[in-house]
Amino acid sequence: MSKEQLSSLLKQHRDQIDAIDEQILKLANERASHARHIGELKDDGVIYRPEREAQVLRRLMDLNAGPLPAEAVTNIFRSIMSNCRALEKELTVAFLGPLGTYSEEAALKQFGEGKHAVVCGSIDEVFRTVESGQADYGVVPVENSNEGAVGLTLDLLLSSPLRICGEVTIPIHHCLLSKQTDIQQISHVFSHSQSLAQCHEWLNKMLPKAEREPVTSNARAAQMIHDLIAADGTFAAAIASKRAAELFNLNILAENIEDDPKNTTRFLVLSAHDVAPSGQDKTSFVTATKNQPGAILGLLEPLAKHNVSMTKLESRPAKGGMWEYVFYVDIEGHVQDANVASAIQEVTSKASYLKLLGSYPLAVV
Ligand SMILES: O=C(O)C(=O)C[C@]1(C(=O)O)C=C[C@@H](O)C=C1
Repeated sequence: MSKEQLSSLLKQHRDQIDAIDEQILKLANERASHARHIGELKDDGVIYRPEREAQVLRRLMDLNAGPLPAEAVTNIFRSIMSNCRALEKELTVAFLGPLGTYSEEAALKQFGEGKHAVVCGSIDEVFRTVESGQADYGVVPVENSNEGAVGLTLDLLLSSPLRICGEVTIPIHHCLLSKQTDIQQISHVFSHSQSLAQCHEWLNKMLPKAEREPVTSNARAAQMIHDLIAADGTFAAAIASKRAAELFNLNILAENIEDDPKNTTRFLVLSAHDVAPSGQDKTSFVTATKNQPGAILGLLEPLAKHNVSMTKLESRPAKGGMWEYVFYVDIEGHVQDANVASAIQEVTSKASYLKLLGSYPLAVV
């Protein structure tokens, strides 16, 4: 093909893109006006409807004929919805900081850019900020596929009046970040101890002589090496996210350095409200029974009887009693589904304690 033919074809495609962008812009604004009208109709003041957002995303993933992959479709429409929602009301969302943590990434995935962020210093603070009404929603980590449950979050769920109104899963992809450009020069690697453990084999192979320095969070490690290098030129690197590289202006020396490529963290979204059914939901509750052999099996027997699938069972020592346990249970379905309601009613009648933590839409890609 000649140069002229190439540039004429390029122009034709770009003209098409310009025309399509005009339509997208017009339609996005039309969509936004409908959202604004819906906002005026919400007399309870609860603007964020996670069940509706999950339905919108699932429907579009079903309709998608490509070439865009499902994840691109959900990214685009999450952003559109987040901006439409912000016209109804700007939500305030609390999460564990500093900026650049995977918690921030989870908050971004669930709420998009159209929100006001409250960056908290601890998981307790996230709960307190939402409980006191200083934030509308909170995002907290609850389990990692390699490290297991986040005990502190489970303990706080037990005593908090907040409800779980959503879940977000984030694939954890670690990067090696530095002000340096030559990986061979790195003498110290800073990160959260869990992240150092998750990249243990990669570090043994690629940086066997580098000192591993645990700090309070990955984002803190990125921030530290940014400041440290500025001060004394140490050959330091941090293990953190791509977002941390952007925030702290660091070079990405290596990507996807985690030993397990399926490493995933699950986060919960907390609020003061219950969520309506979306059609594909999960219900979480915490329960306790007398400390007798087989007691937990008997307690959960109504789930099978009512055809309710259990997706998770996690035990935690109860505070105060030696060797007494509470059980965190996730089941499929919404508490408004007849079989789920009957099963929970029967479990409650057998249990010494049961607290519903919330029904919420299953995580969307
Ligand atoms: O359907 C609604 O309730 C809306 O407000 C619209 C919309 C959207 O943009 O689609 C925005 C915010 C809600 O969380 C859910 C959906």
